[in-house]
Amino acid sequence: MRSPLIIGNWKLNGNSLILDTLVNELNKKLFSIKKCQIAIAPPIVYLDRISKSISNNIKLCAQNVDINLSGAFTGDISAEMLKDIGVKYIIVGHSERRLYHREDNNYIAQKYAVIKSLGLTPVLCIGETSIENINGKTKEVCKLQIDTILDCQGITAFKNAVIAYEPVWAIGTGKSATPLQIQSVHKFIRNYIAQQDIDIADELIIQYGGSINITNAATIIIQPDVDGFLVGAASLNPTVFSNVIKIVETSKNLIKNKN
Ligand SMILES: O=C(CO)COP(=O)(O)O
Repeated sequence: MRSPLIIGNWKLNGNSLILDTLVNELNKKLFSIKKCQIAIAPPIVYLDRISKSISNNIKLCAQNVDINLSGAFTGDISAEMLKDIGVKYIIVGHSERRLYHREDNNYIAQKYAVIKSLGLTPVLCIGETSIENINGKTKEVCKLQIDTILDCQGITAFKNAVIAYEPVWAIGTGKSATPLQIQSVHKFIRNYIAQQDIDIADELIIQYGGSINITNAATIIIQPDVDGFLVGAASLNPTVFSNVIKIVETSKNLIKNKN
């Protein structure tokens, strides 16, 4: 049985004072959550500081990593360093890195391989742009983004991994995809992985990301192939983020009790 995973991606926001306050609030508001996995992805410079103050039930996620483990790579940070300070998850392939840093599928696959080689959990972001969506290419784009990993690393690369479906047009726009659109893409992803390994597909956590908030979380999380959220802006508000998590916990529990 997959337990839901909610990650707050804080992107390039905050400072020590703001983020310390946010962490204190989350520690208080989330201490009773038992049935969801929770993680936060602060800017990398604050990860170590936050690792010392965050509650045990909230895990650490990095927003980025380099393909190299050590050496003359000025400005880069390795997966080994992230592991050393207690990071569990690493986001890879986010559309903002694809766009602003020209990261392509091959480069993303190299990052993914490094993360896996250290036993950390990659959170592979996939999803179509608005034009691709209009042209009905959503599933084709998602398949290609998955295929680059499958081709280099095989199906076992998706064991203990997370895929986050984040339509680019839904990020930061206030326009999330509809619950049915999301379920259709998530089911496609799971079926595609299942063609190669049913057990891996069954265990695979597939998150949705893109303008998640307290008004749309419930109708999306009840979809059978939605296993949690990658939350951006709403995760910077401790009340909103903890309420999204509570909605996930309550809704998934209701479904389990009904079945
Ligand atoms: O990019 C996202 C998470 O990685 C989603 O961002 P928003 O929730 O702000 O749309």
